[in-house]
Amino acid sequence: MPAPSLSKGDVVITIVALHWYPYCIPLRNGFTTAHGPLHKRAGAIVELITSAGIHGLGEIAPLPEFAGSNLCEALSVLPALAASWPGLTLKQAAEEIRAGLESGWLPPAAACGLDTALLDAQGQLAQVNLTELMQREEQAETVQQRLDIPVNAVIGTTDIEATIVKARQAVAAGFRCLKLKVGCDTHLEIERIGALRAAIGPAIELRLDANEAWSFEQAVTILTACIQFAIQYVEQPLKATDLSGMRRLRQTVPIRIAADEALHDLASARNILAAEAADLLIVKPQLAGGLRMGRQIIREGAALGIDSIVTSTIEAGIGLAAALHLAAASPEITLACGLATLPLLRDDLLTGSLVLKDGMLSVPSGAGLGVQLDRSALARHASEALSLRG
Ligand SMILES: O=C(O)CCC(=O)c1ccccc1C(=O)O
Ligand SMILES: [Mg+2]
Repeated sequence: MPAPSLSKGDVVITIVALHWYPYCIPLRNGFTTAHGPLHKRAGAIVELITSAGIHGLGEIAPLPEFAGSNLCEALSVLPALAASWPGLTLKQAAEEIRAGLESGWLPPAAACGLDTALLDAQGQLAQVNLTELMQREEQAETVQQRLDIPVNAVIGTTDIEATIVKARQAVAAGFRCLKLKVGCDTHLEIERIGALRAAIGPAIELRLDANEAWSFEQAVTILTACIQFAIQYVEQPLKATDLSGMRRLRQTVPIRIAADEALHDLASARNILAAEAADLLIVKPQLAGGLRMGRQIIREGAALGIDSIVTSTIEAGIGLAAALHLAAASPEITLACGLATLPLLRDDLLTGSLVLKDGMLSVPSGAGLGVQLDRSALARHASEALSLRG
């Protein structure tokens, strides 16, 4: 008999079954970054059934065009876990995730979905919100529950006119922070960033995301020209592998540099910190390996004076709610997060969406994730092609 970890009365709660449901959801209008256009998102909802009758949900949504493993790799580990996890306590399963990430056999996106499902089940069992549960796990002395999280609007790579139309819409909708995706035409980008700053005025925060598009020289030229436009920071200006270039860029231009594609697990986060390659870490739970691993990366960064920002991979609502709880459970995070992406998808797979108002995303207050899966929407977007269950 395994040692009791989370019990309801005298009964030890164990895992009874693990299911997963692959989906494919079109984007409303497409979304273009320096990595190219994105028209649809594929992922899977995972469901852990416990002996208490409670179902924990999570989402697996890697983004191979961007960084990390692909969905087939992430799903390929699930049949073995569905066979071996029944009978484990939630704590034992969490330890398996940690060990799987450490040894490398568990892809980060799979770890993210499973970790979320365990936390969701645990939160529902203890009748606490996932934010509070994560803080309790860390035995935080002061539980600082953040009820809503400031988020940035994101504008894809597009022409100057469309950029300004989108920016004005975002400001009118109440966003106080915009993130502009930039590409590789040096002079056009400088003009576009300047036109955007002129259109939105000085009070709105403006951050850039180059998604690895620039050479070192180009980054220096563009960023030097943009000092006058008060750029909050730039995400991943150079290739993900070029940590020494990122360090040199930090020393060359007075604009903060954030690591995004360079961060795809705990080891890569530690490499970035050791190389002094970034002023900020962009933490995507799907790439980091889940919420607990995300917390660890955020804490390790903060210990060295490096702030983090939680962002999405444009996952559906279950995964986005999980990322939102990670931000809410992280008192170290003070800047706007990149979590305003559900409207990009044609469906978020939730009944009742997350509340986004005046540039703030409300943290769901119910037990566990605090959001409800829309099972009929999931069925409508089911992707049999991705199912490995045969
Ligand atoms: O940060 C945001 O506002 C949205 C998330 C985002 O930009 C993004 C979404 C999918 C893949 C990569 C990225 C990115 O930050 O580069
Ligand atoms: Mg980015």
